[in-house]
Amino acid sequence: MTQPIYGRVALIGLGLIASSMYWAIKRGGLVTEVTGYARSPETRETARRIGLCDRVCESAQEAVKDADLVILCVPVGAMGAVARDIAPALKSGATISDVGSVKRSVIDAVSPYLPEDVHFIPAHPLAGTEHSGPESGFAELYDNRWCIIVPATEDTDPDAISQLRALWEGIGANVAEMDADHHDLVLAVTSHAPHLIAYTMVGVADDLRRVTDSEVIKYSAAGFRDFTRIAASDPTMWRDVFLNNKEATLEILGRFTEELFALQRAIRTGDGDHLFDYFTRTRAIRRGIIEAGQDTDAPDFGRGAPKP
Ligand SMILES: NC(=O)c1ccc[n+]([C@@H]2O[C@H](COP(=O)([O-])OP(=O)(O)OC[C@H]3O[C@@H](n4cnc5c(N)ncnc54)[C@H](O)[C@@H]3O)[C@@H](O)[C@H]2O)c1
Ligand SMILES: O=C(O)C(=O)C[C@]1(C(=O)O)C=C[C@@H](O)C=C1
Repeated sequence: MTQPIYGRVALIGLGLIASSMYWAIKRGGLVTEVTGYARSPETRETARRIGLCDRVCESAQEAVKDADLVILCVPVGAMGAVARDIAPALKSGATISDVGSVKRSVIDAVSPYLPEDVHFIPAHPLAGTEHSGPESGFAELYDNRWCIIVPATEDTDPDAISQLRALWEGIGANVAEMDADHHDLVLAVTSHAPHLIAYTMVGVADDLRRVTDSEVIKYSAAGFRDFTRIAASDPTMWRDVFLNNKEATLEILGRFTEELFALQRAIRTGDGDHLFDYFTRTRAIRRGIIEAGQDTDAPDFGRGAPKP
């Protein structure tokens, strides 16, 4: 058996992301012992029942005691309060990380509470589903997905970064490093604004439900169904994402609105060339993603019928 990457790892918050990490850590035999803590007694009870974590603790401080790595897996808006709670119990030399969808505000909220003798190395796995809670996780969630590591300071210990990188690679992810502000802008484009658009589209359909006698639901086409999946994501998590990535999200939504007005105008004035050129450009982006092998879920369209 290969050497474990960490001795003890503590997961604080036992939802989709933490539980998927735990199952992947067990699959790879990456850690000697994983402790866990969740705020609600029901979640701790469920975790014990399904064997999530080697030991489920009654307090966050008990879970992080002697841990070599602590990962905060709570909504972005709760990170600071959790850091304040666990700070006095952290082991000297430990690494503190998180999985939050926003990075700058987490760094600002957590850093002030951490003692000087720990390494703070935030991270963000770019994988998820619309489900949440301790029973929603599965070991394969991170396979072949990106995990972005965002060291809190430029002088973060390179050995501590390599160790965290090795854990995420063992979990199945491809790892990249990024600066926090750049991360937040990129994610505003690729994840945060698209979620807000999906929430809005499903809200509009719901407003129209009475007018269309529920037909939007009955005849929902694939595009709208994808929107409803995304719009079913956890309200607490997404409220916190938008409140904590305000500037970047507003910047992207501003650009989105400008483009939407241009397309609206093209429809009104019958400017088919504008629409055609625009859709040609966006189609090329989708094809580029598939050619780069970055959409593992994409069906093998356009390559002829399956061979008998
Ligand atoms: N779901 C996704 O698609 C996804 C993907 C990548 C990263 N993330 C990030 O991962 C983190 C966890 O998301 P998740 O999907 O696992 O959520 P989840 O709702 O499944 O689990 C969150 C856990 O945090 C606990 N919690 C909530 N508020 C708390 C508080 N104030 N103090 C202590 N514990 C609290 C909950 O009880 C639960 O155990 C979030 O920061 C989210 O932004 C989510
Ligand atoms: O597949 C989904 O359900 C997701 O929305 C996952 C998703 C995303 O791709 O936008 C959502 C939030 C994250 O922080 C990372 C991943």
